[in-house]
Formats: sequence, structure tokens, C-alpha cells
Amino acid sequence: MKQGMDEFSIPTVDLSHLLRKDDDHGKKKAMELITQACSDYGFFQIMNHGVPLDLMKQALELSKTFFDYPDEEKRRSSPTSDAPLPAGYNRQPLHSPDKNEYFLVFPPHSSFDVYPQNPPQFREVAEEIFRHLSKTGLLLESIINECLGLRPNFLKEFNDDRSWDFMVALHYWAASENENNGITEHEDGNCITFVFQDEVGGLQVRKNGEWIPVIPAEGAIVVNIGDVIQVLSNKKFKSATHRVVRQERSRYSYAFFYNLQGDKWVEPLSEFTKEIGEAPKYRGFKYGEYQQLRVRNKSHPPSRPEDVIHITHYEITN
Ligand SMILES: O=C(O)CCC(=O)C(=O)O
Ligand SMILES: [Fe+2]
Repeated sequence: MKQGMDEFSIPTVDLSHLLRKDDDHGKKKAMELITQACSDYGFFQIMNHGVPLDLMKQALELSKTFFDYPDEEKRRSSPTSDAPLPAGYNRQPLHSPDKNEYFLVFPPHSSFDVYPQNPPQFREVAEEIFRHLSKTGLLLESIINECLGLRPNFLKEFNDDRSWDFMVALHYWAASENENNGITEHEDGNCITFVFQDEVGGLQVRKNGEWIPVIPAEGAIVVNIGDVIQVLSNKKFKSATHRVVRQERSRYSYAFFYNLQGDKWVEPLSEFTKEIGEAPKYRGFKYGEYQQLRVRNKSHPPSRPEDVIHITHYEITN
């Protein structure tokens, strides 16, 4: 896999250029590639990111073992009620257009987590990969900070509480004649999302108006910009539109959501508004309220698609 991009695939960034100290040229190229991708559509893939390949494979294997258990067994790890999101085993409500089952975890040692006993290594591996992805989140956040031209550590200091980060192991059942599967097109509400998937495929991202399949590549991690970065940057960087389309085979993936603490106030930064004479494209909001509205979309889907709440809810239209 070569660093770069072409029209029909998603750009790939080799992070080793950014981790080495003596590679100014490679770093500059990588930063340009990321800036372009985030300005146009909000996604790219990373390689040489430091998350061990074996661990990624093992995590996918273990979630497959778990999701293959009978329902009764899986439902023993069902959500606790007071978490900001339902931790543990869950599936999309029957009336949802999204068809999948998932297992949601918070950072290691969170009191919300409800890990199953089996498979025995599930917890250890999920916690280990969570720690790696959390570090990768910090790294990507600092890269995005620099690409946006913000003062060093601005995003790190703004987003200083890791307890709202979460990760989901996802399983999409094989589609059949009368049963669809997938996730309808959406943007993620958080700051930055990472996705890694098995070899089945189905993830697509919208680039210049076209749906581009993300071809599974061993060890690659897909990076999506989320709504928080889009709002802070006053839409300089775009929240990626993506979906998972119907597959005849069962599919497994992981999505890690580098998130934001719920009390944080999110609004376009003055660097992208006042200081450059641009009007804000969004009104400010408390992040936790937005996250709750999005949870409601899932648990009580509105009957009309136009009533689903996403970031346009806070958009200022003149
Ligand atoms: O399963 C995937 O590849 C993507 C999942 C996703 O987009 C999400 O959970 O928000
Ligand atoms: Fe998503």
C-alpha cells in the first residue's frame, strides 16, 4: 500500500513519516494529504500507526466467537442503565433501518462496562486495543490540530477527559432474500473515529458525491472526522459521510470513537470565524445534549427521516 491517493480509493497516510524525527519531506507530504482529505470529505486510512496487527486480528476473532453464541448467552452482558450510552451487548431496535448487533465498551476500568465471561480473553484484548486506539486518537488529534493551524495542544487541552471515549465491536448478519443488513448513511457525532474491518467489505464513504468502497486492507485503520471537528473548524474540515452496504456474508468490524466530555461547549472557534471575517455556520451547544439526541434517534427513530437529528440541527441558515 503506497502513501497517496487516486480518484477511486481513499487516501492512505503512512504515519511512520510523522513519527520519525528526520523526515521533514515525508511529514510535509503526509500533512498535506491529511489536510486535503479532511477539507474535501473527512476521511483517510492510516498505516504504520503502531496498533499491532496481531491484536487487531485477535480482537476481530474474539468478537466473532462472542457474536456466534446463542442470544441468551449474549444478553447476559446487557447494558447498565446509568451509562451515557448503553454499554455491553445490544442490537439495533427492530424498526431501525440499521441492521447489526454490537458490543460497546468504555475505557478500561470504567464502571459502566459489562464484559462477558466468555470468550475468556475478550476483555483483555478489547482493553488492550482500546489503550492503543486511545493513543492513536491523541496522535491524530495533534495532527489535526496542526493541519488546522491551531496553537499547539489546543485540541488536547479542550478535549482533556478521556472517559467519554467508547468502542464498539460490530457484527452485521449475512443479508438474505428478505433480510437486509448494514448502516444507513450518516456522519459520526464525535471528534475522530477509527474503523477496522474483516475481509468482507461493505464500508463506503462519500467522496466528491460518489460512494467509494473502503477495500479491506490488513492492518489499515480508517479515520473519519466527526461533527465536533466540523463545528469547531466552522466546516473547514468535513465530517465524513459513510455507510455500510448489504453483504451476503456475515461481517465483523470495530469502531473506536475518540469523543468529548458531555459538559463541553462546542461552537465554531474564533480562528475560523471572527478572526477571518467569516460568519459562524453553527450555533453553540453542549456536547452531551447532542449525544443524547443522537441516542434518541436510535432508540426512538422518528417516523419521518427528515426528523432524525444530526448536526444540521445546530446549523445557522441565513
Ligand atoms: O462497521 C463499520 O465499518 C462502520 C461503523 C460505523 O460507521 C459506526 O458505527 O458509526
Ligand atoms: Fe459511523
